[in-house]
Parts: sequence; C-alpha cells; structure tokens
Amino acid sequence: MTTMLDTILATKRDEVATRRRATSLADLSALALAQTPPRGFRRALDAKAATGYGLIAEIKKASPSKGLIREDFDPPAHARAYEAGGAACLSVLTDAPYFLGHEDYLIAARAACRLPVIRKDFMVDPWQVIEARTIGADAILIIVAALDDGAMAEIEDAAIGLGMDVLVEVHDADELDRALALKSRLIGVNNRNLKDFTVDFARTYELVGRAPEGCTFVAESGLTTRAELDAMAEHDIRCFLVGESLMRQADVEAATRALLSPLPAGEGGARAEGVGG
Ligand SMILES: O=P(O)(O)OC[C@@H](O)[C@@H](O)c1c[nH]c2ccccc12
Repeated sequence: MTTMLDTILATKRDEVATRRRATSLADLSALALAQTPPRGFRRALDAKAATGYGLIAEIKKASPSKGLIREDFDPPAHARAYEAGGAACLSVLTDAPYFLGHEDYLIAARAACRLPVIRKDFMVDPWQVIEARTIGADAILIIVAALDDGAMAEIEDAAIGLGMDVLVEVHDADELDRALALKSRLIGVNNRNLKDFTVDFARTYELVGRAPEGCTFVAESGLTTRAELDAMAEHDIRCFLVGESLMRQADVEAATRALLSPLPAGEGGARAEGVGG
C-alpha cells in the first residue's frame, strides 16, 4: 500500500534532485558556513523544561490532513507571539507541496525573534541539511519511518558537523530502537501516524518508559489543552511540539501563555482551561 508518507517522500526526492542541479555543493557549503552559529535548540528546550514545560511552537499554515489551518498567516508575527507567550523554540514547516510551507517563512520567523528554530521538512538527503543551515535553521528533523539506518546516520552527521541539533521522530518501539542507535538524544514521539493520520497519545506513554536516562523526550502532534500537557507530565514528559491548536487561535500569544502558565494555587487536581480544545 502506498501511504501518504511514501507520496510525500517521492515528491521530496524529485524536489531535491532539481535543487541539487541548481546549486553546487561547494557553493551551498560556503553559504552554510558563512551563517552566524546555530542557536542551541535542545539547550533552550531543556532550560524551559527544567522549571516548567519546554514548548516547540510550530508555524504551520496547512497540512494534508487538515487543509488550510491559518488564513491570516504571518510567520514573523507568529514567531514574536510564540516567544512572548513563553515558547522555548520554533518549528517552521518548509515543505511547499503538502504543508504550504516555504524557506522564506523560516528566515522571516527566525529574524523576528531570538528563539532557536527547527526546519520542519522531510529530509531524504544530507544536501538538505546544508541547505537548512543556509536559511538559518538551528535544528533539523529526522523521521525514522522515512529513512534507512545508513541515510539517517549520514543526515545526522551532516547536522552535527554544522553544529545543529537533530530531533529524531519515532512512533513505535522498533523506530525508537533505531533512533537510539544514532547520536542525538533528542527524541520526538509523533502521536500522529504519518501513514494514516490517526492520533493516539498512548504511543507517547508507551515509548517514554523505553527511553534511556539523558534523553530529552518530546510529545508531538494533536495536543490542544493544558490538561493534556499535565497528563503527559505525570509520565515525566515535559517537552511538547504543538502547531495546529495554537495556530487556530486569534490571539496566539495569549493561547501560548495559557498553555504554559502554571495552574493557579488550589486548583491542584482540577485542570485549567485549555486552548481551543
Ligand atoms: O499541528 P499539531 O497536531 O500540533 O502537530 C504539530 C507537529 O507535531 C506536526 O506538524 C508534525 C510532527 N511531525 C511531523 C513531520 C512532518 C510534518 C509535520 C509534522
């Protein structure tokens, strides 16, 4: 069966082949090395998680499963709102065909704030990692389901060589084992199955217990309310990647703050109001 992920990856391979013809590796590498150094992505996330929740807030215009998410899409304004609301890091979708993303959105968002930024795209070739650095990305995503072990290691080494962090995304125990054979200890569990788009928080709960000490563990996708984050925290998960539910709010800054702010004293067991959920 051809899955959505297969389709996206096939398109991505064609796109990368075209881009590779337009710019030589030497030129691209020179551009990457001329950038200011990466902002520490994992460091920023861990710092926030030490005293609260570490949020990777995503700038996302549309998705294959949801269509258009944000009509008045404004990456620099969203970046400033996320930063003011207390996010640790940004994620910016750059895939155009399926997510209506663009490299320029990442450039504009990063320039508008001081947060580290992950390029959220489908990496199939180390060439894309160098390209990500030329637009300023501080981190990249490796989707374990999309790559064989050799390709994952090559892509990770390219990122490490440029001083970038790598978020390694898994959705089952086999993928987690393959992720842990890499060097990065920043692991994301995608609650959304990229093959059929179903969301299941149980995935995160199952896998967090299998991650060794010293991992930064990020729950990704489908998160909407403060109560959901608090439930995850009971399983020791303190880092989250949230896109759609924040992007649908008129006041992104207030919604981000509401998601992250501590519960008022005395409300211990009762859950605070969520955003949009
Ligand atoms: O918008 P959501 O449901 O909050 O999810 C954000 C993020 O986890 C999701 O966009 C995502 C996770 N992994 C990905 C891989 C590719 C594209 C997108 C994603």
